[in-house]
Amino acid sequence: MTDAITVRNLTRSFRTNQLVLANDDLTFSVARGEVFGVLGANGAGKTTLVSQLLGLVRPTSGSITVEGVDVVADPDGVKRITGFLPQTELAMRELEVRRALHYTGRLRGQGETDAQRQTDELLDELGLGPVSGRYVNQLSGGMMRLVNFGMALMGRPKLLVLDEPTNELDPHNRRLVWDVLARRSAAEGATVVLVTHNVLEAESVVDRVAVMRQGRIVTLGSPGELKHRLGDTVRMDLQVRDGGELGAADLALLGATGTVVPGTRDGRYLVHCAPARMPELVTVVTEGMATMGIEDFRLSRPSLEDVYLSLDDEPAAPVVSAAPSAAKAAPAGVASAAAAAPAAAPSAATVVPAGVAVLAPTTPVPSARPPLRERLTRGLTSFKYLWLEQMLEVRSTWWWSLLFGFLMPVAMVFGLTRIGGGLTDQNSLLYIVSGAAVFSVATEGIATLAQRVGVVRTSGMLQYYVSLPISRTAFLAALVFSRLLLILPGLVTPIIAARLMYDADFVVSPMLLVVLPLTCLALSAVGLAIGTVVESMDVIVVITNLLIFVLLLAAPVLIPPESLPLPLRLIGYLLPPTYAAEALRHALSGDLGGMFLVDVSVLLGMTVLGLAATSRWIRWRIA
Ligand SMILES: Nc1ncnc2c1ncn2[C@@H]1O[C@H](COP(=O)(O)OP(=O)(O)OP(=O)(O)O)[C@@H](O)[C@H]1O
Repeated sequence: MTDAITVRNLTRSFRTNQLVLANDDLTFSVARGEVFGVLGANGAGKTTLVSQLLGLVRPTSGSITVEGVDVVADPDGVKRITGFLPQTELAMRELEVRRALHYTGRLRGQGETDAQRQTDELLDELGLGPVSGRYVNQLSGGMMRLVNFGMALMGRPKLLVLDEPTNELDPHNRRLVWDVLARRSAAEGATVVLVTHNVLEAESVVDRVAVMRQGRIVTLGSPGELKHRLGDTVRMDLQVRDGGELGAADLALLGATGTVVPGTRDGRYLVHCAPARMPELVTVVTEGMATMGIEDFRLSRPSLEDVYLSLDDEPAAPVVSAAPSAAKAAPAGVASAAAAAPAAAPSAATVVPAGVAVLAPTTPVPSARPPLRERLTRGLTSFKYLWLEQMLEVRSTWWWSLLFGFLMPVAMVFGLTRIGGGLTDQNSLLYIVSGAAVFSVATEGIATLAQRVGVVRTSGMLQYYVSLPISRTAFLAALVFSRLLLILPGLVTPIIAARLMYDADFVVSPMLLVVLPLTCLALSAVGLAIGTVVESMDVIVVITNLLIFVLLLAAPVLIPPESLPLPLRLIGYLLPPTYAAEALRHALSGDLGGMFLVDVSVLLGMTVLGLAATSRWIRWRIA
């Protein structure tokens, strides 16, 4: 089988306030090693199409097979063979360039030696050697895009899905990207799906192109075939002197020889005419213009852009197509004519333009799930590299977090014992110690985690993580456990501070080893839930800060619960920190009775419910 991608009757609708048909009955195939362009205006359905190819969005109906993997049945299977460059921000921005490439390779399942080797190769191939030690987010926009392109190549994926890969790149680096893609498709047989708005550029690199409109593919074929559809015409680009506008008389003169379209910039016009009328057109332009002088003009054959613009006048009729019969052997950019199969018989119910072949039936092959052992190893590797990424991302704020983690609890122990009478005894100190600890855990566990999840989700980074072959559990665990290190100072400092300042001798129960992780996890579950379900970052910040405020006021942490009015006590008892504080108090004083068990059970229940619900809420794929 030479088809890398087979799409049949693919439909995806979204129901918001009205039903939007983002992809409408798409059927086409892409050959292995082919560079396949997807063009179309904003909202045409390109992103929805590639999201479905990547298993990120579930089709409403239809089937997709990528390299034998049935994407609808096994969306994770396709992630193991795909490299994705989204339009949105990528993760790993706060790592060094070398690390960003290396970690991506490891997350894609490469072994250590292979990941190191390919990182070195790519640094060399993309000319990134001089910046290999710099943070990705400190590079220029174009260099960052080049690094992101390199990340998509890590793991030598069989399928590359690239959304506007040359955005922000200078001409030299654009050429570099196209050359690298040509090598990958020709030498390694990688299939490339390229989404772009740059029609002229696409013309020089793609083997075939699909033009989308209103969710449908309105035309599909090699650039040569599509241009042939415009007929045997000549194109003239005109530049009017001083960017002026042509008068009605001049437009009529030009219009008599062909069709005139205003260009995208002031003073530019485009004329299409039959070759026989070309001399007449040249005479009009050089001698006959009535009002304005012509600064410059250029004659050429029609481009893919002309095809694209001409489609605006046509109804959005669907196209059914198969891949060219054989994968191409030459690099992209020189192979477009060779790669295109001649037209075959159109399918019965649809309009099929010239140069488009009909779908050859293929059967989706359901892919096998990797064995448990391999999945476990992958899970642990993913966890390790995601955790490292998270830890390294807090490098810039690391010292502030540590300082805050130490100072806040010390201030509470030192200051609060002096507020009001009767708080200096050992019992009150115990409340304060646990309160300070719970406060630290709540700050990192709820506020920072919720905000971190919110940033990952709203910036589009989540889409990138989801496109990697990593498990949801490894991703969530890395997020949660990366906060633990930052929580530790806040847990340990109050106990040390109380001992040093007041010579308080705590009986630290071994059950603390159960209570502390549970407290952290229960609060993390709250943080994850807030970050996942609340849409706006501003609202996340307000909610988390309010929650911490309420915790301090309402939870019977700093004040014995019996001294609080009943409503506040009730609110307090709805919050995990309340149970955490009670359990901590019991554990610190060695009083491990029935109440301790109740507190620990509630914490456990909250943890399990919170993490399970959150892992469902985090949209790994849009259902
Ligand atoms: N999650 C969603 N919910 C509702 N509507 C959506 C969703 N995703 C896409 N759409 C709608 O589907 C249509 C196609 O959107 P899509 O993002 O696929 O277009 P596009 O061709 O990629 O556009 P652009 O070039 O602007 O990125 C649009 O009308 C869009 O509003």
